[in-house]
Amino acid sequence: MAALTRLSKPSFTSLSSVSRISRCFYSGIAPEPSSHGASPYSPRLGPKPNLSIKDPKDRNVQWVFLGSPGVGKGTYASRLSNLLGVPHIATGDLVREELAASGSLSKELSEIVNQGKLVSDEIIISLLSKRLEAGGAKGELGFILDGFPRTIRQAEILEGVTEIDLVLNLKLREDVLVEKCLGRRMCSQCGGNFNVASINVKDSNGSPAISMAPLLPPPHCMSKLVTRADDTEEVVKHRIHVYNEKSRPVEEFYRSRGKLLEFDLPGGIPESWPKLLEVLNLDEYKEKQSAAA
Ligand SMILES: Nc1ncnc2c1ncn2[C@@H]1O[C@H](COP(=O)(O)OP(=O)(O)O)[C@@H](O)[C@H]1O
Repeated sequence: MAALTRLSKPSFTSLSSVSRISRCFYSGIAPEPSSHGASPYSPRLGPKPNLSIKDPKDRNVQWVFLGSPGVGKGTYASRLSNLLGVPHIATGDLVREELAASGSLSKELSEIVNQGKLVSDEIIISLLSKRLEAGGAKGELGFILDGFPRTIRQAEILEGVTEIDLVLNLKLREDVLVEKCLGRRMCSQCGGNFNVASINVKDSNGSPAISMAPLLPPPHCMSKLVTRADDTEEVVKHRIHVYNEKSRPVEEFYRSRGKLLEFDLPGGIPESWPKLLEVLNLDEYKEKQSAAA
């Protein structure tokens, strides 16, 4: 109940959606430790998190992915979500679903998103609350949040309603981020995400050289590829600027709480994924899971 009590602080009571998010977190997404005994899986971070994931029923990770546009949050959050059996919830996807639904919010949202600006905290919290409520109703436990929190206020609200175990901060040099965003493609039929950029940059100004092979779609998706409307060079650069201004402080928010794990991507998926599993102490877990499959 401690977290619910914290909700009565004046700074949180102004947001009516906070009570929705808290109901949702406490009605299934994040069971209160008191009702389940000690939390079965609640990693506390030292230099390297000591994860002890053994069995899907003992898992309830509540993780956050931070990182600039184009860094690969979606790719790695989705892979970890499959591996750990927890939902991957990307607020950017929730915004795009709302846009596609052409409801009352969609005109306002499309103007904001297509200019590379942030949607208001109230709208994002309302979309996230709805998503979490729907997941709670289906019995979902835990989550990997991607693209939330993106402002200090969002981080404070989240902290007021639930415990975050780990915040993974993905990092990549800025010139590569732009190239990667411009190379992003989605199959309009199957929804698969691909990247046609072939990245090969030399070391410069202290940034290491980096190579990333394209992630090409299968032949049947080739003619159905679409590009996100906000992935133009001008808008991508603006989104990176907005990230540096509004979201960079969120890194410090979690660093000061000892929850931030920094991860410099060493290359594309073949190089980065095994390394990521290693720093998360999940490499053995993956091997056991593949052996059991
Ligand atoms: N937590 C958030 N707060 C405010 N706006 C958000 C948030 N998450 C997503 N958005 C909006 O949705 C857009 C797309 O988000 P996302 O897919 O996460 O893009 P990116 O590639 O920039 O990380 C953002 O540019 C922003 O307008």
